[in-house]
Amino acid sequence: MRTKICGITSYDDAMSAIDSGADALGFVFYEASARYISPRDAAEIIKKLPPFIEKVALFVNSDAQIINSYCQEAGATLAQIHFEAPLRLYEQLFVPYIKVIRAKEPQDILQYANEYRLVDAYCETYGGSGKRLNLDWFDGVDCSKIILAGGLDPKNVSSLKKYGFYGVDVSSGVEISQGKKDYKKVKEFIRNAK
Ligand SMILES: O=C(O)c1ccccc1N[C@@H]1O[C@H](COP(=O)(O)O)[C@@H](O)[C@H]1O
Repeated sequence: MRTKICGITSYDDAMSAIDSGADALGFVFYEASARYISPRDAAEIIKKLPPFIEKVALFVNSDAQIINSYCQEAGATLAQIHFEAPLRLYEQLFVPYIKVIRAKEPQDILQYANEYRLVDAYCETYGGSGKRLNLDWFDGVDCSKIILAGGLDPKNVSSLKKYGFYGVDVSSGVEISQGKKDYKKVKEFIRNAK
């Protein structure tokens, strides 16, 4: 499974994730989050990173103009869209993007079934909540285009292998404190996911 480490706020956290084998890093452009980073600060980190790493910009309730301009300023390679955006918003994006399904019920995970999509557990507030999805919902589902998120950690990620997810995304499960990564946990998470 590919791995994304989300909520990167420093170059050291970014490099430790990459050195541990992360495929993607997430930068949270949502001001209400404790993991918020400005596009300018993200750009300072991103410009020093090695090639072949996906740089993901995370948005909540932003319009297309903001998404386009923040991604350009930061040098992000993919936008992760965390709200129920109207379809016309996606048509206005100049950057590659991934939709996020905040699943409340089993049938929710089948939305956009032909697209690569990130599936997270529904939560009243947005983001990095550590809330888990019921894995029974994925029995018999083609998970090859799903990136699973929500309450993952170095211990429980090993149990996901049988589902064949395209990837996994983690934030709070590999932190020392909000916005600061625990390098040992990041390494263990990636090792157990691969
Ligand atoms: O990380 C955040 O602060 C955040 C804020 C707003 C929307 C999403 C956010 N994070 C994403 O939430 C999921 C699950 O995170 P966790 O592992 O349960 O803490 C993941 O996709 C993060 O990228």
